[in-house]
Amino acid sequence: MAGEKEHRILEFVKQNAVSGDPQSVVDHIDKYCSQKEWAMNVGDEKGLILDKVFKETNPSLVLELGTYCGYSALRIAQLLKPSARFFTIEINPVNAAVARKMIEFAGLKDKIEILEGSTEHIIPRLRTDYGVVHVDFVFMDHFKDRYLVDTKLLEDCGLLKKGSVLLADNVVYPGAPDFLEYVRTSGCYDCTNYPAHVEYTDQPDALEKGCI
Ligand SMILES: C[S@@+](CC[C@H](N)C(=O)[O-])C[C@H]1O[C@@H](n2cnc3c(N)ncnc32)[C@H](O)[C@@H]1O
Ligand SMILES: [Mg+2]
Repeated sequence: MAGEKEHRILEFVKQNAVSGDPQSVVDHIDKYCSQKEWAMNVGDEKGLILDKVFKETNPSLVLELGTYCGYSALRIAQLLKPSARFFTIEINPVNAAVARKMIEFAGLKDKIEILEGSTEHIIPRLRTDYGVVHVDFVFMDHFKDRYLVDTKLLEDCGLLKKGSVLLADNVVYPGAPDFLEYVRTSGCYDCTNYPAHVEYTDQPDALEKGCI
């Protein structure tokens, strides 16, 4: 059944983590996924890179593409400044429902707005339907063949401005070569690569930061 593993992760968190303590929820997701069943959270090692780049950017408007169970959203929400807004887009309704419960259990429901649907449909509505003028920080972690199209969509919708940061996961594995080539050669982005490993494994991977 779709979502079985995701429900098992949620159940493990509810049984073992401290309700209202987001760090405890994050730690227990890592514990379950490193010891019991692998899952596609950004994970503890790359999560520290996400935290570092996020803190350096200190964004006011944050967008995540690909919520899954809410793991990276919980990392991000803990670092948000009080006035910041944070939207995360998830296409799979089962994953979105698990993320909602995970975030509610962690006590961060008021800091994270989950938008259910595809990035293709939601990004063009961010300004009209959600009052977003510019996005300061985008964590890109959805389907890898969408990284480049959604980067261009964000540009075409006028949502990026000078200083906006794109941070893309999995640029080595599974890889997003068209996205990497674009951000590194278009002349619009200053790029930094952060080598690491695929979550909960020894397989090489990396995050790429592109600052416009
Ligand atoms: C790798 S997981 C996200 C992991 C999450 N960022 C974390 O670290 O906890 C990718 C998620 O993106 C979602 N997704 C894939 N393509 C999408 C799209 N075009 N629009 C919205 N969500 C998408 C998938 O359903 C999946 O839940
Ligand atoms: Mg990823």
